[in-house]
Amino acid sequence: TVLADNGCDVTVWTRRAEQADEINRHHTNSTYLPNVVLHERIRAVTDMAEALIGADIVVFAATSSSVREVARKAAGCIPQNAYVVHAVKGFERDTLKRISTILAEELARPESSIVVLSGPSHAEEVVRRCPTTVVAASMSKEAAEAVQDYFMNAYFRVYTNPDLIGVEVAGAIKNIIALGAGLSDGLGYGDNAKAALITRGLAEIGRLGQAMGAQLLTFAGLAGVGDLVVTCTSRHSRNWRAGSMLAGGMSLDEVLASMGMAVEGVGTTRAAYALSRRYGVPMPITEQLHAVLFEGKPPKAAVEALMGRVRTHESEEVAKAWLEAE
Ligand SMILES: NC(=O)C1=CN([C@@H]2O[C@H](COP(=O)(O)OP(=O)(O)OC[C@H]3O[C@@H](n4cnc5c(N)ncnc54)[C@H](O)[C@@H]3O)[C@@H](O)[C@H]2O)C=CC1
Ligand SMILES: O=C(CO)COP(=O)(O)O
Repeated sequence: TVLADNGCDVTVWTRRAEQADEINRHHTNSTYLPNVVLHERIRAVTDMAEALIGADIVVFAATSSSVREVARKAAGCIPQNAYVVHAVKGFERDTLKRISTILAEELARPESSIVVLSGPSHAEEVVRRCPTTVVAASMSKEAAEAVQDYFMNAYFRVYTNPDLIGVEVAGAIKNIIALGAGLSDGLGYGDNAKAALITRGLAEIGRLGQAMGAQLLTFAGLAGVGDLVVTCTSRHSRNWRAGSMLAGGMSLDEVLASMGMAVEGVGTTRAAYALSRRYGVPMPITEQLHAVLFEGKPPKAAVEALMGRVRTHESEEVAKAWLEAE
């Protein structure tokens, strides 16, 4: 919608012929965006080569579990000079790779040329042209600014950031915290608990991100705080909704079946749990979510475990002088 509003002819690739048909005939995508009429410049195809002919910019918006497969299909069809962008929030389950790394591998392009578009941006609101701000992050200033120019308009404001790793890590891990926020709300724990999850969630996202090579300040930006706030508080958030259903006593399988859409936080909890071990970074909220989702721990017991952790400083960085004096 944003690109079409900006004058681009947009071709959407989908696996399903009936979905392409609906988009082309009726300009709707009713399963995913009910009651929305899409721009006439948006058309859909099921043939990847057709989708990519003459493309100036290619946006991957598949799920983290399918993006490698989709990129493999697209490899060889993307024009040499096209910008490659992605809006995927997660890691690859088995390899724990970031999405840019997957795209670089499959498309045989340097990771430094890839751009991630991330931030608080629920599709339901963007498509209604509600004011939205995001960040375009890339190691390449030229690519980040080109993508900024493609997407910027009166309702969609894009900032650039060279910290690709930070923006990808932030976008992925906020979904774990959103699941936790949904659980907390579902248990009736109120606003103090949710603010605590958002803030301490940010602390553990920052710790892991720094260990992976990100800059701490990125997490204070749109991809960090911005997306945490929206995903932990919005009625559109699927991760929040999944968490609240779990608190209501549904099993994980029942929740996922009833959502019918990606709940990235579930797979990302597994990945982040493994990454926290790989990098030796404490991630207590992720650890408790892992126990609730995959080890059968009751959500209330997870909250008790978080509240009962040994006393500690708010930030080792800020408490450096005390720590050095010890
Ligand atoms: N929905 C939103 O507001 C936002 C979503 N994102 C991210 O975008 C990514 C995609 O999420 P959504 O579109 O919301 O999920 P979704 O569940 O609404 O849609 C995913 C689509 O991918 C298709 N798909 C699944 N496996 C596939 C495969 N192997 N090959 C081809 N197509 C396949 C599904 O059929 C479905 O149409 C996620 O990483 C999500 O975190 C990022 C920003 C906002
Ligand atoms: O990332 C998102 C908004 O920025 C979408 O979050 P959900 O997947 O929780 O709906």
